[in-house]
Amino acid sequence: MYSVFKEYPNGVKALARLNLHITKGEFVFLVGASGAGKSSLIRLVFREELPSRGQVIIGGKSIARLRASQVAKLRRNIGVVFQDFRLLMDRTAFDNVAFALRVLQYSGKEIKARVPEVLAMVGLKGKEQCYPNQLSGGEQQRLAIARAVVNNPKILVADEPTGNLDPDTSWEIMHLLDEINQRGTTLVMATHDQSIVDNMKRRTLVLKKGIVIDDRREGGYIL
Ligand SMILES: Nc1ncnc2c1ncn2[C@@H]1O[C@H](COP(=O)(O)OP(=O)(O)OP(=O)(O)O)[C@@H](O)[C@H]1O
Repeated sequence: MYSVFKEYPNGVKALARLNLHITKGEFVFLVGASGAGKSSLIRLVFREELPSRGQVIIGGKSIARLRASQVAKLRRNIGVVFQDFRLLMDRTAFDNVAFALRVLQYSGKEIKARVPEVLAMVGLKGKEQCYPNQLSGGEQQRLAIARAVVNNPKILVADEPTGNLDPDTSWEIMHLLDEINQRGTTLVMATHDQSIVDNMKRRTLVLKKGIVIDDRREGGYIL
């Protein structure tokens, strides 16, 4: 990101002259007080929002002006996970993941093969026919992660993925995200969880009022 500003229509300035470079394969934490701009930054990465000024470059290309087909291609390469899971509550675990593949026009045969594989990878083997409300919070987040990575995205962005989970479950989710990163997916995660940041020892970007005030290669949560 080069000199990125984000101002919302109501006049709130969420990001100001933000410069940031994340290398392929990195695992990066975004930390900062509430309102510092973490979610805004994440929304720029998957192009839910566009910057007011400045450039967001992904895979060497500016994502400012894209045709609908190019936006679809970008989104195929970026998985997103949220604090509140955002699952389809009236569909089974299998169908939550299958839905994502149907949107990407995978064939029925490919879906039948790929969905059980990714559900097993996140530790949900045997839960294929469960509805989200039959799963624990940690399992629901595993399902949301399965849906986000089913297409092997190059980038996974996670906005407080452990925010609704207890400490033990949060760690299970972190091990899963770490494994996904080890397989080559670049991971960007916003979090308020100090113990996770301190223990994982990954690059940590500290945001304050919309700018990066610290970039700690060795990690560590100090605001
Ligand atoms: N859609 C929006 N419209 C207007 N203002 C917004 C919008 N989204 C965020 N903001 C404002 O932008 C600023 C940055 O918010 P953002 O959600 O990016 O921060 P954050 O660091 O993710 O906070 P939190 O830790 O509470 O999630 C805040 O002042 C917020 O109120």
